[in-house]
Amino acid sequence: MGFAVKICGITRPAEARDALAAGADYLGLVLAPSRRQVSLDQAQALVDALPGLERSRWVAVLRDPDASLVDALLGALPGISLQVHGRGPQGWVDAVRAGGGRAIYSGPHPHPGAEVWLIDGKVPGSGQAWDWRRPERIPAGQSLWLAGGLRVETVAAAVAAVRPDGVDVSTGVEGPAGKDPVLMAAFVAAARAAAAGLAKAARDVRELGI
Ligand SMILES: O=C(O)c1ccccc1NCC(=O)[C@H](O)[C@H](O)COP(=O)(O)O
Repeated sequence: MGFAVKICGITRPAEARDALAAGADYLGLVLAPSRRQVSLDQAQALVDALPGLERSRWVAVLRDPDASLVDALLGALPGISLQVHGRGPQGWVDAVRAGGGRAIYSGPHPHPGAEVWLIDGKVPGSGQAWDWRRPERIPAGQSLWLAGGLRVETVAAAVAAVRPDGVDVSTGVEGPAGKDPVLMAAFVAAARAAAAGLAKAARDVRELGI
């Protein structure tokens, strides 16, 4: 896949449909404690409301989950992707990948075997920007996604600074009534334009042999 955009904190089917119409690749369901928290039953109802959507494009967001939660989720929603903050139970990466989902890990260091390393601010989902920087070492085969206080106005600069393979946003695309369709569309367009600009610049440099 090319540059990935995840919109996190989906709580209603209309938000999910608007996020997809805006061009998002992944939709996050926060099962961790949060003002956007959904229960496993609510997550299942949201997934069921969009039957045509490939299951791995849904991302269940967990913090320090135990094995019983991971088992329950993968049992109820086989093929879903998991995003783990903190510590996951032993074998969670293999369990997700065996079902066809993506294993996304968020922490200060990458997680062995995960497909995506998500670098985020200190308080996930808070909308607080941080000093966006590219890590010195990214494990071979892992994609780097960036999150933390991204907004329509700042995502291009953040992408230029970090050169990630994807971005993840929640607060920056919310209005008073939840996820805002106009903000989501503008965010996805700005993120993709920034990523395409970087890719073109890299191609130009290669062609010029610099
Ligand atoms: O979104 C939450 O409320 C949340 C709570 C607990 C753990 C993770 C959470 N979100 C993870 C995400 O993927 C968010 O999109 C990411 O932290 C960016 O959030 P924001 O800074 O609000 O754009």
